[in-house]
Amino acid sequence: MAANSRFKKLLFVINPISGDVDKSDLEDAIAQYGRSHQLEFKIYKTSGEDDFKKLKNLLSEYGPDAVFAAGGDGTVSLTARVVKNSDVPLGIIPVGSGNGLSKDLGIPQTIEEALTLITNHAIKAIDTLELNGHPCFHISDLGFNALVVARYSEAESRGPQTYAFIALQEYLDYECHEYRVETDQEVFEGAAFMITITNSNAFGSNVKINPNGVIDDGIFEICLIESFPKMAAFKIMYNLYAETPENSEFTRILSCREATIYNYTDTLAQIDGEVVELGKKITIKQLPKSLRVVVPAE
Ligand SMILES: Nc1ncnc2c1ncn2[C@@H]1O[C@H](COP(=O)(O)OP(=O)(O)OP(=O)(O)O)[C@@H](O)[C@H]1O
Repeated sequence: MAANSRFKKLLFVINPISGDVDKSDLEDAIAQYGRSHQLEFKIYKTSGEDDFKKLKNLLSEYGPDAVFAAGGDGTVSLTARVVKNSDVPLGIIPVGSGNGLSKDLGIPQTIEEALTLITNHAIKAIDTLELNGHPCFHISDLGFNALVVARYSEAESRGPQTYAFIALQEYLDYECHEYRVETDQEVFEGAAFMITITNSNAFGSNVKINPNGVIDDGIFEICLIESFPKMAAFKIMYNLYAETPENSEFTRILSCREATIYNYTDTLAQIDGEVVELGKKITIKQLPKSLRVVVPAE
C-alpha cells in the first residue's frame, strides 16, 4: 500500500437517488471541503442512462487525479468500471443503503470523515473478478440472495427492513438448486441454498460471508451454503454474524485462483447488487491488483 501524493483535481460521481437520501448536503460538504483545501473539482450526477460512456469521456477530457463515487454499491461499481486499468484511483463516499465495498476497505461511513481521505490517504491496488466477462468489485452470488436482490430492485420502498421482509417471504418457500463448482483446487457438486463469489469479507448488511478473505492476495473465495433443513437457518446466520462459518456443517469456503460454476437450472445471479444474466456455465477470472482505491492512511 502506497502513501500518496495530494489530490488537486477531482471528479465526484453522485447518484441522486442512492440510499433514498437528498444529496444537497453532500454537494455543500464537497464544495466546502474543496474551498478550504484549494481543490479543483467537477461533479457528475448519474441519470441511470449511458453513465458509463459519459464518464469514460469525462475521465479523458477532464483528467482528474482521482474519481470519488458518492452513492451505493451500484454507483461504486459503475465508477470502478470507468477507472479500472487506469492509473486514476477510486475513492468512495458511502451514501447508499448497503455500502459493502467501502466497509470492507475500512472507509469511514460518514460524509465528513470520508471526505478527509481526499487529503490524507493511502492508495491500495485490489484484485477484482470477472464472471463471464462481467466485472465484480465486491460480491456476486447465485441462488437465494440473488432472488431477494431481484425482488428488492422492484420494490417500492428501500432500506434494510424492506430487504429483510422480502428475504423472509422468499425463504419460506425457497427450493435449493443443483450446481457443480470446479476450482483449480477442488470440486463441489450438489444442491446449494446460495453460492457467493468474492474477494472481500462481508455484505453491506455486515453478514461476514468470507471472514478470512484478503482483497489483494491473488486468491478469491467461493462460499457455499449447502442445502439445509429449515430449522438450521438460525445457526447458520448466527455463525455468519459471529464470523465462524466453519462451525456450521452446511457452509464451506473454497479458496482458488480460477473457477467454473455450472448453474444447471440457470438460477438468478447478482453482481455487486445488480441482477445479471450469466447463463448455465460461469467462468470466473481473477484480475490481480487491477483497481487502485483510496483508503485510510495507516
Ligand atoms: N438519476 C437517476 N435516476 C434513477 N436511477 C438512477 C439514477 N442514477 C443512477 N440510477 C440507478 O441507481 C442504481 C444504483 O444505485 P446504488 O447502488 O448506487 O444505490 P443503492 O441501491 O441505494 O445502494 P446499495 O447498492 O448500497 O444498496 C443503478 O441501477 C442506476 O441505474
